[in-house]
Amino acid sequence: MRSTAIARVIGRRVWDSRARPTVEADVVLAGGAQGRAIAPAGASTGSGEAVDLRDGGPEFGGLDVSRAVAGVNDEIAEGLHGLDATDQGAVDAALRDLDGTPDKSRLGGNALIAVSMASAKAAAAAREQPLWACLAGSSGKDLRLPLPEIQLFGGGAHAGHRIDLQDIMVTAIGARDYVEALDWTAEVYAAAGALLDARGQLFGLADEGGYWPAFDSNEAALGAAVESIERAGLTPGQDMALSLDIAASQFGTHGRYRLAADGRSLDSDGLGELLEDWLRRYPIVSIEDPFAEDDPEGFRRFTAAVGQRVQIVGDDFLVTDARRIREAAAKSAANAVLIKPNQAGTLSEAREALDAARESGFAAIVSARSGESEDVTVTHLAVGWQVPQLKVGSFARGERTAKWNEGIRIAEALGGRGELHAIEDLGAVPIR
Ligand SMILES: O=C(O)[C@@H](CO)OP(=O)(O)O
Ligand SMILES: [Mg+2]
Repeated sequence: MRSTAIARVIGRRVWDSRARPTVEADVVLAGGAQGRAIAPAGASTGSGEAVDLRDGGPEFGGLDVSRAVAGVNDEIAEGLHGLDATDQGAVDAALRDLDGTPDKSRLGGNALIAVSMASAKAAAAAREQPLWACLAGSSGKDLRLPLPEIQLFGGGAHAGHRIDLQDIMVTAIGARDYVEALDWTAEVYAAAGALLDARGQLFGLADEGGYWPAFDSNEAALGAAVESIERAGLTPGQDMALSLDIAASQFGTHGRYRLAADGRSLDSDGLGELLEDWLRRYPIVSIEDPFAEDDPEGFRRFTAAVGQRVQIVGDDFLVTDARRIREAAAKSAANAVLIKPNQAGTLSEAREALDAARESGFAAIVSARSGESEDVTVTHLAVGWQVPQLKVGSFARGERTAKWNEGIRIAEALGGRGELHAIEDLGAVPIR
């Protein structure tokens, strides 16, 4: 193998799927191999996430990333020069040290994650392997593909808060393989569009490409999702189930929750009762952030009540942080975690969070962000790290389909249609 020492790091400003500036990084090794990655960005962010560096000036609503890009080209390029890209731990430790803040706000989580991922890709390129194979090491041909979670309807911060729930997703729990899971999803997505059109409720597309419906209540969205599954000729709860991201931090704090679409306010217990009622009436297998990030007690009570039969996922609550995951596990507050690399700020820390989840018996889902690009690293992480579930927003925009389609190519390289993980590998929860 030619030299894997980092020779150059190049940062540039590119654009994300919300027409906002973001950071792209190239890492070039002395032997000639190169890797490139683009930082994603959230809209409903947890307060414990790595912080993106944004310029705050008059351009692009204060969201310009010129300073973050300059940091990549100067400090980071200089600091990483000569480090071995195949030692991801050392590269990420150097990035953390260069930044020097606990929340990565000085050089920016956006700069760090772009460089961290680009370095991993350069190391894979030097080995003449795709990233998923490089990350998986010797696991070779037995690798499985993740079960897709796909957004049908968008709400909350991604759709002008038309409804309070952020992601109403479907997941093909009965599919035989990854390719079939996508086939079914396409049918359900099309059926949902036809249904909303027929009802005159079609309003546009939300940030992640799910329909932005003119529903007059949160439950109307759940009902329409079930109907879409049926219209596609599939059996709700058997072939295709619902998965929700409540993103409750967006409409609640200090144990008070305001469901604007339903015109009601609830305390933490009341919200728990509402969700339990939905669990009885709709085929829901997974609920993300059912309570706000400042309501661990809500998570704990809900997990005690229904954690045996539904996946309870911490996103804003756990922010891809190993320490928070261990704390939540010790209190039995949630039983699953979303793994978003840019919440952690480096790939190594995202991996540590995944390891903490596995040690705690938590299930895990690799996830993209609402602001995305053509970068398909998350698909490689889900396969390379053998995480059984992947959440990438909808099925209807290029930055999303790029990631789903990459899974088809990986399945093909593995010699088939993408075998899904077994039920027991999904972790705490019997979701298939
Ligand atoms: O909350 C989430 O899980 C993500 C993806 O839907 O949204 P955002 O990237 O805005 O945090
Ligand atoms: Mg979320």
